[in-house]
Amino acid sequence: MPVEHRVAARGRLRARVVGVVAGRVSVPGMGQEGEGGASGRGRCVGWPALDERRGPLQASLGTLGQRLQPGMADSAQAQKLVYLVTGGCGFLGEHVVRMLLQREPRLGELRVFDRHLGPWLEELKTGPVRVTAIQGDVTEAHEVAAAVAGAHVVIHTAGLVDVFGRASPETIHEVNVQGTRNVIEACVQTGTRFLVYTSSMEVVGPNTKGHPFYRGNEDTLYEAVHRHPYPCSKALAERLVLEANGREVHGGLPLVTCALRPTGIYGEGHQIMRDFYRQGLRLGGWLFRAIPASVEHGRVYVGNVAWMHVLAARELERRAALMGGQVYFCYDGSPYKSYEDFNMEFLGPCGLQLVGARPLLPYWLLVFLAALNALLQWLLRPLVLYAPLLNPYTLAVANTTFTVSTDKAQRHFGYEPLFSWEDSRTRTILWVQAAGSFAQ
Ligand SMILES: NC(=O)c1ccc[n+]([C@@H]2O[C@H](COP(=O)([O-])OP(=O)(O)OC[C@H]3O[C@@H](n4cnc5c(N)ncnc54)[C@H](O)[C@@H]3O)[C@@H](O)[C@H]2O)c1
Ligand SMILES: CC(C)CCC[C@@H](C)[C@H]1CC[C@H]2[C@@H]3[C@H](O)C=C4C[C@@H](O)CC[C@]4(C)[C@H]3CC[C@]12C
Repeated sequence: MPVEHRVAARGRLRARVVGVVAGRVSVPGMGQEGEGGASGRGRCVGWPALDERRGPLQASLGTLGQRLQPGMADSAQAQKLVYLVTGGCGFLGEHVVRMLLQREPRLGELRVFDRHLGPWLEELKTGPVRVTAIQGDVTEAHEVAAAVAGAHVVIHTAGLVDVFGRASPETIHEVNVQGTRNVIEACVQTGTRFLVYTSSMEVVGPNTKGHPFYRGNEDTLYEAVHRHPYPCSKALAERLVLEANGREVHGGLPLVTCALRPTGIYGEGHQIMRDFYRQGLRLGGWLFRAIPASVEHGRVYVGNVAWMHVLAARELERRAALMGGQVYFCYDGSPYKSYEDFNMEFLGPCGLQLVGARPLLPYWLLVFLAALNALLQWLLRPLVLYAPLLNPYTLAVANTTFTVSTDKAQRHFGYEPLFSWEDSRTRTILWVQAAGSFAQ
């Protein structure tokens, strides 16, 4: 039951303000310092240039790693801020929302904007922070502008994450690129000065040539060539965000933007992990190795990604000159492993086994099956949506080493992972077990 219905944003409001609920605030953490960096821009093959197109976490975040740091009492007294999280009901978005409520002392109001609002928002009604749920679409400029109006900080995490061919390339572009453009223009029009964008490692790679990116950082040279609509859209959107840094917003002050690039995110709410678990259960507890164990795939815990967003958003004002227009890979202490071996860190304790020290099928056969899946998807599209996990793109991503090793976010805004690998692993295992039992 939505709590208190009211219109929260000014202007031509068509986004539905579904309810206002209040959440809990607890304590923060922080660090410091500076320098410049590169942004790693890619080329999208087969996509128009930018200018041509206009167009179940509960209290789990609460106790671990909380540190009271110098200056916190002061900042808690300071001006209360309005934050907007787009995509706030998604896998990452929910963690960002909960993290803000728990660890951002200057939070006065939290607006959660999403196409599909989660019922869990209701639980947030008991604390002192007003939480405003706004049902809206980032592709609708007026809905975005209405939600942004009066916000101090926007964390733009809404996106269409589709590497399986469920959505059309046009839709992916519309949501990820035009949606981001709408967010930027809304900031400019309404005078919102701070924008944190959730980008992706895929803005850099893996590229279509299968070149390894081994322990790379934000300055590592890499041939970023994108063909798939999803990485293309993320690269274009990231460019828009970085280029918008310094634009004058309503009121005359400059917009300050930065982009965070998570690798593959895992943790509570990760649907692909849940799918692998269910598939393993269906196969009697077995999963079969498809990718060589030597291919490393970068992964990062969702709680740490959320924490990095909160810190970046908090520090953008004070460190505008340093952080504005910058990109940061999202990293933590998760081990470097192959995609499948990493998943087994969670699925193993849930009773699954990965069969084979080496891939059971030759690589050429996987390539063939992936191509067959792509063909079937195309043939069946008029009749039914066929979107299996294996396709030429997901095979290429899973089969290409892509790992990051960097401390840029630590140097620029004091980021340290909030959750250790052990915590991240335990939390994820508990979630997979719970998600698995719901599936029975
Ligand atoms: N999952 C990953 O491994 C990963 C890795 C790197 C980057 N990212 C990025 O992180 C962000 C969040 O990804 P996620 O994994 O949480 O995905 P998700 O699908 O769980 O969340 C995305 C959210 O955006 C919302 N959304 C989609 N289209 C919208 C629209 N038109 N208007 C308003 N809201 C809309 C969805 O309803 C959803 O709640 C995305 O921008 C994605 O590109 C994800
Ligand atoms: C070959 C099969 C046996 C295994 C297929 C696994 C495949 C579905 C996985 C492998 C790597 C995964 C991607 C990777 O973790 C990073 C990202 C970036 C993010 O922005 C969106 C999700 C995505 C593309 C993951 C999707 C699922 C992938 C391809």
